[in-house]
Amino acid sequence: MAAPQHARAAPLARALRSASASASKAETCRRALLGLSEPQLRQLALDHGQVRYARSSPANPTSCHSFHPLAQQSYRGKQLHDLIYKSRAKQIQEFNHVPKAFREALLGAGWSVARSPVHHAVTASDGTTKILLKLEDNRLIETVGIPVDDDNKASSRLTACVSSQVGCPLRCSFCATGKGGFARNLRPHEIVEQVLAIEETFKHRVTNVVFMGMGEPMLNLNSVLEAHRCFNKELKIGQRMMTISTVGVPNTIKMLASHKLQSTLAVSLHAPNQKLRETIVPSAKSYPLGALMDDCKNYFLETGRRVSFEYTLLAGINDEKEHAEELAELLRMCGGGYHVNLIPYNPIEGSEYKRPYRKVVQAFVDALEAKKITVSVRQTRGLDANAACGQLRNEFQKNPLLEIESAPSAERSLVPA
Ligand SMILES: C[S@@+](CC[C@H](N)C(=O)[O-])C[C@H]1O[C@@H](n2cnc3c(N)ncnc32)[C@H](O)[C@@H]1O
Ligand code: SF4
Repeated sequence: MAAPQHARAAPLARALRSASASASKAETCRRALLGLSEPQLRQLALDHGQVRYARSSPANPTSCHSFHPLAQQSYRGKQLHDLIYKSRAKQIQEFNHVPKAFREALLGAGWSVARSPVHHAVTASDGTTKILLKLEDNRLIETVGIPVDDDNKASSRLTACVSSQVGCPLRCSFCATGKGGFARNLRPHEIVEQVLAIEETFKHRVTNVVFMGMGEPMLNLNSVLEAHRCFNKELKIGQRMMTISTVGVPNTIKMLASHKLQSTLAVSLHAPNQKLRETIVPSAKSYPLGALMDDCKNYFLETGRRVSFEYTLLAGINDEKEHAEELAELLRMCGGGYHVNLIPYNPIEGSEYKRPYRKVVQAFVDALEAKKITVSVRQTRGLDANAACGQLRNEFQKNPLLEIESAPSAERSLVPA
């Protein structure tokens, strides 16, 4: 039996109370539409009194005006949601499809779309653009737009490399993000708005998303999955056009596999054996290589999606022919559902690691191919624009771990639905 109207409206009322509570928590709190879920946007519409519904009854033939929650909620909330995500409206003044009075009511109450501003952007000669976004607590995150121009303009790609955390707690020895420390997880809308910022910068829709920016996506899996859903459902980016990259966090690959996404899982290996891996990836101590490879094999079996193994080549450390051969042996455990992506190291300041010579990279490729492993070498894009992940952020925010006094208390953990 269908639930009575008032029962169905109750969760929405709770959502409104919690949205209003977080909105009114502090004077410094921005009333941000970006990050409110569709039910919360519906409640917001009601809250602003635009939804009066004329109703007459036999008992009271003279028509009276009363709230009729369900008649308007889904319509108005969905409209706001579509304006923010599908139409990419940056400000309430652009909400052309809603009544002027409602726009004014929202503006009057202090609401705004509230995308994070671009703090700094650098563009490399190949068009790759790295953007620093300033979050509401003044922390900076990196996001990168990577254009690939095909001759046929209609099919040109724009890849967004998005961050999932402010910094990263896993501290891989070669990574600038790890060296900068960890501050917090990103909320779903903070991941989504990175793509919106790239689209705004390039004046072009993003076609591909890789979760390969700052942070470890598997340590913030709920937000990553919410953002993934929003990319797919609202921004219309195909699941197959998205890649989630991880260095490996116990139990999370299984969890991801259970969602049966049609996206690529990229696993950052960097070494063909446990001993060497632990020197490069300290967190590998708690996730033995055998267990990681088992989880990758199961991911392939459950989703049918090939796993991409990322291998950052560090000169004299993991780039010898013997390493390639050992890697080929290790990959056999994955049962064929894999691909290797070699990333020649992008040097960062203060690191002892070096980028291998081109001929060393080619010898590594040859050794893998001789063992029938499918391999590609990632073209280094934007080398002149602080290419390594986390480098630009570290330049602008010397101490990202500092608690910043002006941090507002807005709890925009409310997810785009
Ligand atoms: C920044 S991480 C983010 C995703 C996840 N934490 C991971 O490690 O897979 C994405 C990829 O960038 C690579 N990477 C990070 N710093 C690099 C550098 N300086 N040179 C080359 N590759 C780098 C990592 O090895 C990883 O494969
Ligand atoms: S490579 Fe990935 S997991 Fe390692 S420190 Fe960098 S962001 Fe974190």
